[in-house]
Amino acid sequence: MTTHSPLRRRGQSDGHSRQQSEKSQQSDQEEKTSLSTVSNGTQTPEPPSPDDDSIMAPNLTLPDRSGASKVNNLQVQPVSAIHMRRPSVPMMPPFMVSAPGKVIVYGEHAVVHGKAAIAASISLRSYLHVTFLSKSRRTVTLRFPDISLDHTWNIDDLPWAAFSHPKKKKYYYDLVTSLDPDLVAAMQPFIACVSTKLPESDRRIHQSSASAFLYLFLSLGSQKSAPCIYTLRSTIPIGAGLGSSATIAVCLSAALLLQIRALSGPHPDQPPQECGLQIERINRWAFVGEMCIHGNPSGVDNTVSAGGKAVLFKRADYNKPPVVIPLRNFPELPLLLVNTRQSRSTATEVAKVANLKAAHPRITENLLDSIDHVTESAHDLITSPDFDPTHPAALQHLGELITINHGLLVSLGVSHPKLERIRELIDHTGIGWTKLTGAGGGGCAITILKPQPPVRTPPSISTIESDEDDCEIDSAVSEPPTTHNILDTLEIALEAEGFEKFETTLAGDGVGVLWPAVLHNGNEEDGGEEIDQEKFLRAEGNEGIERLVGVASSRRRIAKEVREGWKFWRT
Ligand SMILES: Nc1ncnc2c1ncn2[C@@H]1O[C@H](COP(=O)(O)OP(=O)(O)OP(=O)(O)O)[C@@H](O)[C@H]1O
Ligand SMILES: C[C@@](O)(CCO)CC(=O)[O-]
Repeated sequence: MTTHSPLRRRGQSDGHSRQQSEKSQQSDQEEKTSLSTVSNGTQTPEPPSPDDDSIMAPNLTLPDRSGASKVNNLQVQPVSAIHMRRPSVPMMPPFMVSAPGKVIVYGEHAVVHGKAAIAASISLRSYLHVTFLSKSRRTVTLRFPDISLDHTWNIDDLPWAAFSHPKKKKYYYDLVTSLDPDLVAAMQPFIACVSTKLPESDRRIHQSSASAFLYLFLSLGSQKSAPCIYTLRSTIPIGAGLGSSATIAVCLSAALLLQIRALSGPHPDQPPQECGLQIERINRWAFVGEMCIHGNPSGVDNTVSAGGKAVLFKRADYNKPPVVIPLRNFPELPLLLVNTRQSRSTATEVAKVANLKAAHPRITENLLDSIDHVTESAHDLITSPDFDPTHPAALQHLGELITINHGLLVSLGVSHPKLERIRELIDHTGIGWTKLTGAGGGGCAITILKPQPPVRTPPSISTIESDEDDCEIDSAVSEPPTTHNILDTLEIALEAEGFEKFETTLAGDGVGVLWPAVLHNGNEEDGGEEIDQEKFLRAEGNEGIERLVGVASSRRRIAKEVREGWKFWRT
């Protein structure tokens, strides 16, 4: 925990209690309790006290009649209002959490049916900013600008009675493996009123994100929950197979668990086992959020997003936690990631496979088993003692498995003409092995790149027509091409057809915490730069988000160096 909180400049002590009563003369004691949430505490703290809603945020949004002005549709408190505040009123700083997207290297869809999958986190991430409001507000707001969702609920109106009923109540440590239909029904009126004026397809996106939030908020919080604004921005394309929904679920779960003090750390000297416990706790509730967004998830996406790195994942019995084997020596595979920009819903693609299985049980089961064998073969190779990812034979083996896995996914009916086109463009260059990743039906393709430039001269990409027979080799290319210039040419061809290439590194950190939302970027006043909601919303595009709050250090010399301030549970 930093000792340079901007709050100190505003007359607050070092701790960041989320529940310092205006009246309380015992704030020191409270602060110590609260600190254990994110510092050295190893025990789960006491539940919040009834005074929990007495939280003041640094950037209050006040009603217009107070003289507040509007910036970007946000109400900004005038300086006079800050000065009018009683100096003894404690303020709670905003904080942030972040979670990475993922690629499934082998085993998507089969993993929903109890087979194994291998997946790794990527450097694209979602960022959730939590701003505390004055206790008098009694509202909770979701501000998800990526999907233009902005919705506010009155905390007191929410169906707390249903969620806290003794027969229904779930606690932060519970394993919840299915959504409770009664609770979903109780929540429904509060979801149905979200973005009612939008067309059906957009409304569905808004309502699924809102339901993930509300189910977690109602399960983990209480009517005393602090009024807050939850602002989320992501650098992950939505519905592209990179686990965007899981990152939302992980961020919400982590933020809400931190708020009820059900997590300890993260801090650098936290024992790995204890870190694992915190990740597990976040992951369990993230899975609940995932269920709200896409119905029947295997849990692989949220597991990788919460824990980071790379894993072998298998959930044979949905009533039990999954088997998760960390792949500590997961190779830094030379990977190309291409987005079709064809959005689709994971729920729909998962349902397609379920329908196929119902119509052709034996054939579908055989296809799923074959995918399982692919994953197993890759796992055996990667974990063998003499595995060398730079050895051409090893890459060849992993590459062939990629090709086989894609073929099986095509047979399951979850590819898309645009994915096939990407594969065709890449196959013609001979630079690697390509498959769809994630749910398919659009979304992204991954290519494992070959170590050496191909010996044959590649075609000029412009001559590759959709029909293979029309493909011509451009003999004008006389110099032997390097992988580098083939990739450049390929990128141009992909862009010309509306596809998008991503740079990413694999197997980085999982969920991260920035508490308070202060970063030491080197160019700020003493104590760090406070990231308030307006700044976060104003950051332009993915680059702006990365520059302002990105977990990757801007001066990083090694791929996974993280920015000072962000903390992670590392196992
Ligand atoms: N940046 C975001 N802001 C708000 N909601 C988001 C965001 N990203 C994803 N979501 C939610 O997640 C849903 C997309 O989830 P879906 O599972 O279909 O795709 P994905 O997670 O990107 O892909 P896959 O599951 O194949 O990896 C959206 O409809 C939306 O509800
Ligand atoms: C298609 C699928 O296997 C992967 C989505 O990223 C669904 C899941 O595992 O939940």
